[in-house]
Amino acid sequence: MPVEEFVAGWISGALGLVLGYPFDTVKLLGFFKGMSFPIASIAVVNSVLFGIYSNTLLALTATSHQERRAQPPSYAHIFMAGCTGGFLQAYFLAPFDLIKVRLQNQTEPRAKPGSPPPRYRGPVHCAASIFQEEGPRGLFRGAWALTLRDTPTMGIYFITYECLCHQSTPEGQNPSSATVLVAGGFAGITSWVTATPLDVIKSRMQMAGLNQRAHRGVLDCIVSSARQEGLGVFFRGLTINSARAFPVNAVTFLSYEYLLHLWQ
Ligand SMILES: CN(C)C(=N)NCCC[C@H](N)C(=O)O
Repeated sequence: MPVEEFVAGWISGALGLVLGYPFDTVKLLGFFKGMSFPIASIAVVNSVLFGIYSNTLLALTATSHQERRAQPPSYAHIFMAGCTGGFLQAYFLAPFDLIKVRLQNQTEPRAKPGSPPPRYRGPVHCAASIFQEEGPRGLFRGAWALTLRDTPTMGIYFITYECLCHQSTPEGQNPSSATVLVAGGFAGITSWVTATPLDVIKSRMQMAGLNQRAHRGVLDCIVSSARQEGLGVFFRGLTINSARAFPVNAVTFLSYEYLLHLWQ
């Protein structure tokens, strides 16, 4: 199994993350006080995504990353490889994402004067507390909703990227850096636009262990959220997700392509 894609995915994920830092700081306040935890987590997840995507394409089409410009894979294969990468990365992402959501949701009470101290002191304390209070399976709370969110949207992510690159690049040539930046940026936006409704549901399921508002499952959470708050609830965070997605994914794809080009 070629490993360059995993390494390039790790580095490009870390670079994208650094660029997305101001947006994540707005969204998460305390979470990104230190960069080591997000780099160790999100970059690993990106490495799984890109590594599995590329190796699945290799298995489906018998072409390596370099050969794919001359022999482009079909969109069905790209979609299947993207979905496979999304499905597997969701399980790596689940515990890190849970910690992020729990920390994010405790920032509001902290802002009010006289409010009790935050429940979690940081990512490690948060992970240990969830493990103690909710058991090892508690760390995977919301993983199913995360899988539903990421499996199809990662297919959309890679299809958008490859389609835009293909359309703006002469046959058999490598896309220019400008094309990679724009295609990567739009891939990020389309994936986040389609992911946002399930992102909302996923976050609610992840909070369920804490606020005693148990949901019977993903469907129950979708129905009760829509009933209580209307359909608009599924688009919460859409603007900030999209604004963050363009620069983060433009840089992620540019650095990923650059590194693979360098190592080939
Ligand atoms: C849930 N969705 C839509 C995605 N994860 N999309 C792929 C983008 C990944 C990138 N690290 C980012 O955070 O934007």
